[in-house]
Amino acid sequence: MNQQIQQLYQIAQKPERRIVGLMSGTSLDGLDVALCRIAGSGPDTQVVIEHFTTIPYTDDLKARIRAVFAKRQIDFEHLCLLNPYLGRLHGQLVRDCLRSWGVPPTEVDLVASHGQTVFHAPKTQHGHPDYPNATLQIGDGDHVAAETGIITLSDFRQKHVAHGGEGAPLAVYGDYFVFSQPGENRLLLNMGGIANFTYLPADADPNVVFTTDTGPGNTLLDAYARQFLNQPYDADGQLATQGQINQALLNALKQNPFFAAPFPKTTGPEVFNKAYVEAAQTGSGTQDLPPADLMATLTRFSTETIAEAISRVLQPGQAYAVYMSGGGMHNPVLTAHLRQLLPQSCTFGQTDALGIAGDAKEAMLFAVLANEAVAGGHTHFGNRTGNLRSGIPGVTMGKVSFPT
Ligand SMILES: Nc1ncnc2c1ncn2[C@@H]1O[C@H](COP(=O)(O)OP(=O)(O)OP(=O)(O)O)[C@@H](O)[C@H]1O
Ligand SMILES: CC(=O)N[C@H]1[C@@H]2OC[C@@H](O2)[C@@H](O)[C@@H]1O[C@H](C)C(=O)O
Repeated sequence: MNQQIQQLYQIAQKPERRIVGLMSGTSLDGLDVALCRIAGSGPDTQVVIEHFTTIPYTDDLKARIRAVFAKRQIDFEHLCLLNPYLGRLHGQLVRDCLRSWGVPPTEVDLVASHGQTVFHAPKTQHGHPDYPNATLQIGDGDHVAAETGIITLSDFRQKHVAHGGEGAPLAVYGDYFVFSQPGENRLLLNMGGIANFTYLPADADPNVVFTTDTGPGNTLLDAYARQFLNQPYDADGQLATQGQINQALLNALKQNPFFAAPFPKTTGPEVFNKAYVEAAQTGSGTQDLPPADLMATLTRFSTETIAEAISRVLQPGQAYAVYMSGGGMHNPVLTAHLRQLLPQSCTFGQTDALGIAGDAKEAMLFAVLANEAVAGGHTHFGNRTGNLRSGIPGVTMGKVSFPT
């Protein structure tokens, strides 16, 4: 037997595994690195985050990714070069992190690497009847494995697509195993570039739990912060606070069939980008809005669409605990709108209160998915969870890359 298969077999049998989860999201702010200790699998999964950091991307790296990011026309050679480049870079960054944490790579069982989404195209969005749902992540896992010397799982989304899903959101799997709490209706709200939430009902019914994207989180705010402030984001919503919400523009922004579509659904910056905002401005005659008003309106747009999506699952007479994660939870204007828009039956906190730092939650998710792929197999709980084709006993997400 190949020794590396033997090694993987042994890792699968361990009572607990040390897994580095990597996430590079739609905000392109940096690489999230979470060293997780994971015991058990499926509903018995127990996670402790031993170390977490976000390694900021340099302006040069952001520009290299933006050259192909969410664009319909790109330089294909550049995409080809970026695939191994990012894989190698992510591997080097993992090595640097482990060194700074004093953890030898030999003491880490697996790396779980999301890679960088460069294009997301669910059928509802691309509209080509003869093509399936599609999504593309780069930063090839073989390069991560070769750089780190650690068995790496990557490219988690393709199996979901292969079984009829949109390849996202995958958060449902991790959230259900890690955060379900019988007796409490929980809403796990992640506000990254794109916002999504997982509904975890108090009876933990696997047929009811699901995750869905709601639309933009920070992606539009960041795009205009770069333009108006020459900053990566509108820190603490300072510009938004100075502006007035423009109702005509807000109404125009909300005119997209995505918002009325049934759950679960996914989207990305391929749809919600500056061209989308400009079209809404033209349609509503608000092209000359001052920057602060535009930022205030876009912030409200994100929060209204999040709150309206969440409201669809709220039942009268029930209490709900909303646990926030992702960079948007640090924006006080976003969180103030949410508190105002959602009913009093909702209480608000961060996943930090559940033992998982909100900034680390998505990186942890991929560590949990890798754990499940190697040692579990419980990633099936009802057909609602991701529009997977019915009758599938479970899907194992992630491809294995051996270091040599
Ligand atoms: N203090 C702050 N004030 C305002 N916004 C903030 C603050 N801190 C973080 N953010 C926002 O959070 C973003 C980063 O969020 P995060 O890392 O969760 O996104 P991501 O993982 O890249 O996105 P996605 O989940 O869509 O893939 C920043 O780009 C910024 O918009
Ligand atoms: C295609 C893709 O990369 N989607 C991301 C993105 O970022 C947030 C939202 O859009 C979510 O659908 C997804 O990531 C999380 C981790 C998920 O799959 O649950």
